[in-house]
Amino acid sequence: MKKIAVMGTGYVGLVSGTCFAETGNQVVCCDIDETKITNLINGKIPIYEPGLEEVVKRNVKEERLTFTTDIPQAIRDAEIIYIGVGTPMAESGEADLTFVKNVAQTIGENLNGYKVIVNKSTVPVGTGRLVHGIVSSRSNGRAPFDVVSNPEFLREGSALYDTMNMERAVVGATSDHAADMIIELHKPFTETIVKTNLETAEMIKYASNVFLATKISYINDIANICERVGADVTKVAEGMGYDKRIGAQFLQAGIGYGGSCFPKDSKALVHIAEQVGYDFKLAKAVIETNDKQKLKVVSKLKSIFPSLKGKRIAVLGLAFKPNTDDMRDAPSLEIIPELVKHEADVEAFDPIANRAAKQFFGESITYSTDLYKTIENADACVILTDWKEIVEMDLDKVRRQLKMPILIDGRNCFDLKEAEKAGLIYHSIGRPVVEHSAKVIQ
Ligand SMILES: NC(=O)c1ccc[n+]([C@@H]2O[C@H](COP(=O)([O-])OP(=O)(O)OC[C@H]3O[C@@H](n4cnc5c(N)ncnc54)[C@H](O)[C@@H]3O)[C@@H](O)[C@H]2O)c1
Ligand SMILES: O=c1ccn([C@@H]2O[C@H](COP(=O)(O)OP(=O)(O)O[C@H]3O[C@H](CO)[C@@H](O)[C@H](O)[C@H]3O)[C@@H](O)[C@H]2O)c(=O)[nH]1
Repeated sequence: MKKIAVMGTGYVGLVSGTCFAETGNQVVCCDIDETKITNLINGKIPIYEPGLEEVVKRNVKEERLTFTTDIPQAIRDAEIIYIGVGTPMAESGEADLTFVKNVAQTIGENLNGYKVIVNKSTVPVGTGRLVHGIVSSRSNGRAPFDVVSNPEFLREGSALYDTMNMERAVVGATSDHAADMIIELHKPFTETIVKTNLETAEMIKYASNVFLATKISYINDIANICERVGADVTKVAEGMGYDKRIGAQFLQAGIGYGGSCFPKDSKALVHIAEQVGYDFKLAKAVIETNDKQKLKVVSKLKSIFPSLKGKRIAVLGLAFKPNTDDMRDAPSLEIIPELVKHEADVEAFDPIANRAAKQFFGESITYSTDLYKTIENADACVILTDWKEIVEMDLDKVRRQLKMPILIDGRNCFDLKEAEKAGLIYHSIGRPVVEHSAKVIQ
């Protein structure tokens, strides 16, 4: 059992802290956001993450998990301090390290004995050394400490499962002793440990995320070519995916990647490369493809309707992916303002993210959690997120609800034959258009 303090109660800090408690450690999760901590103390989970609430409550009840804004005290009491604060994108594209530096200062000021300081936030190569320097200067040699880089690979929407069943843990440390402590901590989660130095561990995180983003932009480029040559990208991806060297995952063509990580991390890696005089052209192309891909559903709509003015468009899904209410860099943030700019009348459906989305779209659109009501009487329906409810919707019913039988699917949720059978005009990404014989467009 270790005494652990976790800085930051976002997706990473809260989930990691909870999982460390679940595996028998004594954990205090800390945040500077008083509302978040008050809510957590009162049993309210600030993020939507399947299964998390139950595990948090159990660990609180069994007195392994607590929450506080008293960060100095939490630091003084801990043997291991995890940093899981945000590293948002600055104007220049680089990662903003303000929150990480602030935490490092507070740790230095409160260092009262040997501690292992572990960074879990996604940070540019060299940040571990920077944290070491800040803690050193603020603690004035009061006590020894080590710094470890232990990047996080969880996905939102399955964060708890991903942590409890991680495919690997990466541990880069300034001493073998510290590395061994963190490796021991991860034994309940995985047997696969990559032990390395700080810089390599930091690089593994960016290299992994940008590789996955590259797979997505690659298949989206292939999809765009498929549309021009009459091929079906879903079959192309299937045919590619059986090759173990390629792998079937992350070859789902659509409106591109969003979320709090891929967009910012791909830009950060381009910036890291620039700093050392390397022009990372491949990553730049990945970003460019993704930026263009988001608006494909709008151009498909515009190819059908001479004008979108006054057209009632049902938008299905606002979050950047299913099972989350996270709106950070969601494709909907680009697509909906474009529809509104063209004076379309947008009614949106999302089972979870409406409240979070309202902060961005305000009253410019209407919101619903009733799928078929959203579609009722719409001139067209556009899918932006592959929520289970959407993937499983009854296309015959969709056809009956719509004013015009037009479905633009940005996530390739349906079989072409199924859409044809339902009598829909069905546009998806990188696949032939399913036409409808009757003339319905006015
Ligand atoms: N969200 C993900 O799926 C994911 C996955 C892997 C890695 N990451 C990386 O992990 C980091 C955290 O991401 P997130 O999504 O959890 O962020 P988040 O924005 O959801 O949460 C960060 C939390 O840190 C708190 N905070 C800021 N300064 C603080 C301080 N000085 N002391 C204590 N708390 C402080 C904020 O109030 C906030 O609650 C980022 O670097 C991100 O790139 C995120
Ligand atoms: O074949 C695919 C797979 C994903 N996506 C999109 O890519 C984005 C990201 O999806 P996903 O990776 O599932 O979600 P995140 O929660 O952002 O997780 C990524 O980013 C995290 C933060 O760094 C990492 O920890 C995870 O390993 C990494 O998968 C979403 O918009 C998806 O719709 C596609 O378009 N096609």
